[in-house]
Amino acid sequence: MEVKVKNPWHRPVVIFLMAVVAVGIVIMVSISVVQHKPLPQKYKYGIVLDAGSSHTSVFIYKWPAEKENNTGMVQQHHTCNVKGKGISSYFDKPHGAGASLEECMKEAKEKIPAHRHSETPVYLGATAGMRLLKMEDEMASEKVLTSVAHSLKTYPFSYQGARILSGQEEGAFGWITVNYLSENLRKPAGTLGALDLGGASTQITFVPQQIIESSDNSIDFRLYGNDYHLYTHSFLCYGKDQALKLAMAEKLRSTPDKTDAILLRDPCFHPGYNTTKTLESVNTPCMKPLKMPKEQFSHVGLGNWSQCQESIRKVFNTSHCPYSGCSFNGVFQPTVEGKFGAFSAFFFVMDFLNLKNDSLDKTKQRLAMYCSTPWQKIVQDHPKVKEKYLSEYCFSATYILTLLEHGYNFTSDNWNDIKFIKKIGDSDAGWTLGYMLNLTNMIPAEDPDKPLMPHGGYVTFMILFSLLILVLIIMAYIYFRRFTKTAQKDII
Ligand SMILES: O=P(O)(O)OP(=O)(O)OP(=O)(O)OC[C@H]1O[C@@H](n2cnc3c(O)ncnc32)[C@H](O)[C@@H]1O
Ligand SMILES: [Ca+2]
Repeated sequence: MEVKVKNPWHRPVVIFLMAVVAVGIVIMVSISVVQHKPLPQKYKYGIVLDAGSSHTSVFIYKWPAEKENNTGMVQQHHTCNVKGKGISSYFDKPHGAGASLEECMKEAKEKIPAHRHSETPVYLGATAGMRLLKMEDEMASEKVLTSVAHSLKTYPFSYQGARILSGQEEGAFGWITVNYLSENLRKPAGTLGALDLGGASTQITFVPQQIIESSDNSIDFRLYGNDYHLYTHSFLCYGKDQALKLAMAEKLRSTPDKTDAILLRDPCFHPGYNTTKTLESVNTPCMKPLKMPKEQFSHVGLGNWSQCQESIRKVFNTSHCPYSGCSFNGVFQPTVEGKFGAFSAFFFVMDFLNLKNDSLDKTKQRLAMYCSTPWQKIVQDHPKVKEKYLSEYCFSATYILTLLEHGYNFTSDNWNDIKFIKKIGDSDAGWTLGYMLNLTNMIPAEDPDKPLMPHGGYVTFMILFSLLILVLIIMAYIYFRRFTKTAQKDII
């Protein structure tokens, strides 16, 4: 007798099994779609106060709670400019320094979700204004720091300290910020040098191609598995406000001694500019005290760019250099190398004068024209700009050109390697972000290995896949048992 064994694959149960597989796939796909749909992000926050010589700014940063070790993840969430001058200006009334922060810190409370307050670190870093105050009157600088520390502790955040940064730290953290934001740190491509011009100091930081001959100017980092050997220098007293004082004092010292009226004829100010100023406004711990028979003098503009540059060159001492190469004042500097981001006052000034994109020669020509423009016309053309800023743009831009060309030794060939920048993406260029990244250990020394898929997706995938296989095995087992029984019956 011929035994006819039925083909199991033609039975309805096969259709059922296929349906189960199809449903399994649909579930897997739907879950993975849901998994990857952008969920409302959970952010963590950090606050850094930049207590500069001219003013204080509060920066609030945020980053996705689970991705803090990736470059480019930390963004600026909010900034607030503290009203009034920098904290060092409160040397004679230290309580005022802490009180001045109140408005911006209240704003920070509103901008950060309440449930994150207690874990949000707050750091205050003071720069050149406080360095100068410390040189002049250490007690006063301590009182100011105590006052701001006391004030910051009254907020619901996690207070992490208020201190004066060294010039090296200021330069290095500025470099970390610009390279973190440009996502240069996890790529083999080159890095961006950092040029920062403040009110009281200026910093230059870059990766040189020469050996660094003085240990004071060398900083080493290991970030994301790469070693960086940086050159950095901070020139105290060479920020644009202090440099203006140095340059004015230099001219005042060489004005003929007259007992009746002191007249400072200044090529760095516009023709027609004529204001009475006090000696006190020029004196600074950056130089020997100026002594004059009178406390007041007339500051009169001449509007002559080349004379202005000549006068500014006098504040850079290039007569001695104990190394193979120097910038000025006997400070070692390797040849500038690669592209640079120039921020803070480098940007404010060059942006206002629309001088960010010209060649060096063209920049000089246009600036010479600007400096010779009568003061009255300048005021007429810019009725809304603060008169103090307005009167100083000619000096400031001439100072910037002189510092870059005759101080740091940029030439017309590499002038366009300098990019005048304010922000990278949504975040300001400056030392604050680098400072926070460093103190929160958010830039690991070694490159974290990237997993193939995100953890959540991986777990979902594994569970579903295992379930599907289990269901299939069970179905197959049941089906084959039934089939064997039916086949046996048919034989009987
Ligand atoms: O780094 P330090 O030296 O401590 O100083 P700072 O942090 O206070 O210095 P900023 O970069 O904030 O500002 C640098 C200078 O630029 C000035 N400044 C700010 N905004 C400006 C603008 O729009 N136009 C011209 N100058 C400006 C400011 O008064 C300072 O003299
Ligand atoms: Ca600054």
